[in-house]
Amino acid sequence: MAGAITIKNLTKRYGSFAAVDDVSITIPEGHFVSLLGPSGCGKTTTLRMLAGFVPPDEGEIAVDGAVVSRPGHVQAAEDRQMGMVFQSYAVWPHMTVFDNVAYPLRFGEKKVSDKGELRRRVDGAIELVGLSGQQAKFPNALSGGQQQRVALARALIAEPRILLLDEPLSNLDAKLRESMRFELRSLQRRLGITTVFVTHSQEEALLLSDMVVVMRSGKVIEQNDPETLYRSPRTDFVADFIGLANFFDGPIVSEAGGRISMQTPAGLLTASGTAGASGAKLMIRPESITLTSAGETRPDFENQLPGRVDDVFFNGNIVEYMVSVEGLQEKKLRVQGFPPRRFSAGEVVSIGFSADDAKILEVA
Ligand SMILES: Nc1ncnc2c1ncn2[C@@H]1O[C@H](COP(=O)(O)OP(=O)(O)OP(=O)(O)O)[C@@H](O)[C@H]1O
Repeated sequence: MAGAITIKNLTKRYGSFAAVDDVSITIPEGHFVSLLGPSGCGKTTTLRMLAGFVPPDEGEIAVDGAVVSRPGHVQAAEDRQMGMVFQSYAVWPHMTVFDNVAYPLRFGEKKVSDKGELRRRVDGAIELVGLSGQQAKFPNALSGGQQQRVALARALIAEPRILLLDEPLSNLDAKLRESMRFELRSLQRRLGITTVFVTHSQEEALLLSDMVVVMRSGKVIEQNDPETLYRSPRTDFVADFIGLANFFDGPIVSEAGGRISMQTPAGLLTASGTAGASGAKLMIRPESITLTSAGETRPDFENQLPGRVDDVFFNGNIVEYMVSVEGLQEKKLRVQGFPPRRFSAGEVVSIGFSADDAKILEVA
């Protein structure tokens, strides 16, 4: 077993402010885990504690069962066998690609003195990240994406058991960022290296991860696999942060057999789930709503509301609608439709969705 991480009740305070507040995460060996959340939620501080740069005030971090961080005991970063890549391309401008990648083997804990072996391993790492033939170039002759690959090769060269990535794609342009994502994930899968990835891009977190940890104000709000987080979030915060969501408020009037009815300003709606103690919202995703012409009945939908299309936005494979609903004053529903069926602005419609797709969520 190599690279399994257990984070238990981890807390880091700056003065009286808890940047990381009682965080517990279990990461199995070989998994790709994203720490996701708005700016300032404590993602980077958690990663820095994992790396050994920041000592915790409470709790502990263990790797493969051995504690590497706890108050009063922090194993040095260089002894942790972790590779790191950061947002800024931390490659040395005065060194060639080869020398950048070779650095950890020349000066690190895992020094390699045999010249032939050094060359073989450096060339191997450079090939791994798709930079074969670029060994003699200096970083300023490379694109941003290529520089990030150099940083990645350097992080991997010492064969770490864990890879820590702090927004490594965020300085790349959109197109490159999109292709690098898939490369990063396929490389991680091939190597089977446990990876912790900090991002505020929900799209990246969903695409890449075995598990996503959603944080806010230093706390973990939810952690789960991407599909469960998207389809069945527990909280309104996660539903809103991951993907698009429409919410309804109101008192719950009945609960039986996994079905909950909520009296909303738009009428009585039925959803699935269980009502928590801390207040509830009804959530429906834009793609789970079907618009039909007014008067067209759809008995398969438990929920049907009259509405009017206010705005239509064509977005290639989907059409986005802003729909006002009788009884909901300010708020508009976001609905995603699929061509060729099109509604136009001003059209009176019926808004339908099933109770299975509508979820009752805790207010976090
Ligand atoms: N050395 C420090 N001294 C004081 N406060 C700090 C320090 N490091 C981080 N913080 C505070 O802790 C909180 C969490 O910071 P952190 O960098 O972990 O957030 P983040 O989720 O990574 O945010 P971002 O996405 O903006 O990088 C922030 O409010 C930050 O200002």
